[in-house]
Amino acid sequence: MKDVIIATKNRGKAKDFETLLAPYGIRVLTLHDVAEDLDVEETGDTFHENARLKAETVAERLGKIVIADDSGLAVDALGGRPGVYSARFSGEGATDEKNIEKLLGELKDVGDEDRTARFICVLAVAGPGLQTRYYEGTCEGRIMRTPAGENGFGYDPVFYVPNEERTMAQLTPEEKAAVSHRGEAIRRLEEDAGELFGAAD
Ligand SMILES: O=c1[nH]c(=O)c2ncn([C@@H]3O[C@H](COP(=O)(O)OP(=O)(O)OP(=O)(O)O)[C@@H](O)[C@H]3O)c2[nH]1
Ligand SMILES: [Mg+2]
Repeated sequence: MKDVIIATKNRGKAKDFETLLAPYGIRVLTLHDVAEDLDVEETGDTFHENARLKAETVAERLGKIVIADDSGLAVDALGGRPGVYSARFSGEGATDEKNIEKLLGELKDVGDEDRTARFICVLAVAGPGLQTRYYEGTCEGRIMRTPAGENGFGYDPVFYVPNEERTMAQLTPEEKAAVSHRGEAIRRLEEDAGELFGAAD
C-alpha cells in the first residue's frame, strides 16, 4: 500500500480521491493527517495559482511530494462565477448549503437553456527538486432549480450531468469518479504517476 499526500482539508474532496486512487492500491493522506495546523491562504486569481500555492507550501513543509487540488464551479450566466471563490461564495462562515442557496437565488430568473455550467479542477504536484506540474479536468453540466441526491459534496446536489441524466449527488462515488473534473485530472496525472510516486506495489 502506497501513501499519497493530498494538500486539502476538504473531506469531500478527500473521499473523491480515495475512490479515484483505491484501484491503484493508494492510501490517501490529507492535511488532517500530516499537517493539521497548516492553513494555506488562497490568494491567487486562478485555479493554477491556488493549486500551486497549496502544493508548494505543503511540499516545502513536509519535504515530500504532494498533490493539491484547486477547483470550483463556473456558471455561464454568472460570467464564470463563483470560480475560484466557489468554497467562499456565500461569504464568512460559508457552508455547502449556504453556497447552494446563494447560487439558486442568483439564478432564479435564468431560464433552463441558460443554466449551463462546468466544474473545473486543477491538480498541482510539487516536491523536493521537482518543477511543479499541473493537470486539468472539466465536467460540463447544468444548474438545477432544486437540490437532489445525497452523495458527494459542495454543489453536487444542484449540478445536473446530462449524459447521466442525474445530479452529481445522485451518482455513486465510482460513477462520479468516471465523469468528474477531478477524475479527468487524475487520469491525466496517471501518465506521470510512475515517475512521480514510484511504481505501484
Ligand atoms: O459540488 C461540487 N463537487 C465537486 O466535485 C467540487 N469540486 C470543487 N467544488 C467546489 O469548489 C470548491 C473548491 O474550493 P477549493 O479548491 O479552495 O477547496 P476547499 O477550500 O474546499 O478545500 P482545500 O482543498 O482548499 O483545503 C469546493 O469547496 C466546492 O464548493 C465542488 N463542488
Ligand atoms: Mg480552499
